[in-house]
Amino acid sequence: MAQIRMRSAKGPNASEIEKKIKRGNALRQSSSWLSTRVVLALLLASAGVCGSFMWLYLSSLDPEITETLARQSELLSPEPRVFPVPCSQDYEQHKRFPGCTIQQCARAVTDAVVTREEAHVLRRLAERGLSLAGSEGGASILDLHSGALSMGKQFVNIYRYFGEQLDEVFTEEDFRLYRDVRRRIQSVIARTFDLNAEHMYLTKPTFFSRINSTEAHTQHDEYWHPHVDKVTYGSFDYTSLLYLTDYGADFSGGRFIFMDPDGNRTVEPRAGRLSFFSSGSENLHRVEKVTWGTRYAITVSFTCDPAYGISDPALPTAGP
Ligand SMILES: O=C(O)CCC(=O)C(=O)O
Ligand SMILES: [Fe+2]
Repeated sequence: MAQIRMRSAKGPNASEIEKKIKRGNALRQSSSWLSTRVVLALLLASAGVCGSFMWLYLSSLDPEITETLARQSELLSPEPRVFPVPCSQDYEQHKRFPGCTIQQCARAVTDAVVTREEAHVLRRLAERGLSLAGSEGGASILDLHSGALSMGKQFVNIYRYFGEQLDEVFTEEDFRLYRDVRRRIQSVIARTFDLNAEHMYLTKPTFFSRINSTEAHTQHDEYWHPHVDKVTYGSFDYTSLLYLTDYGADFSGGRFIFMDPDGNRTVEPRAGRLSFFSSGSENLHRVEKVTWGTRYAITVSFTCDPAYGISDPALPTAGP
């Protein structure tokens, strides 16, 4: 009887205990589920963080990633923004010209030398000149000094080829503006690099360029190759680039890229913006391919060697 009571007393207890055990198991199961989910979530989150760091690291190795020295939207005025760079060793082999040879190599950008209105007038001049012919590929040039104009796959001399027609294309006023702009560029380069402007000479080639996204047909159209101006053009000691159109508004791509050993540094063209730099191999550069629109610029350069100096371009005077 006592045994029966005991058993019957044990009966409900046991089932309660069983229930408790089951509940406990269920709780444990669900909490282990929960902790598995938490662990999984943590794993995923840490994988995400690691992935982002990896991406950042890999992208820092990407040679196309650039630092922007001057954005199109900025107005660099009144003083040029100057970036000193160590001069390359090439200079040790070059003849030195007091008052002109560079002491501290650098690159600089300013929007205070040429107004946007003047840039617009020069752009119209370039458009008219280049509309006489133009290369078939992505890049065309017009050199007002020598008269060289891209035509198809070659160059013609506009002064000889178009003769009297030129009176309808260029005016004396255009040439005056070009000369005045050249003089201002020379003076800002001299001030920035602490040179004597009178010991600097305009040198050739000095040219307008028009670049669009048309495929290149000749080597002349392949403007995007990295180069050193002193090597490409020989006489250059100081290169200046005057931009006549706006990156992002008139064209895309077409940024100017300094290719430094530790990465690329970019200048975004802006109408009226002047970029200038020492022409040695410390300033290896290229132009990014233009993806849409048309980019206009002028390359105006200076030499320290009077033997390579040229006079300003001028409209040929009509013969007697
Ligand atoms: O148009 C530019 O931005 C650069 C042109 C250039 O590199 C050159 O004329 O040597
Ligand atoms: Fe160049």
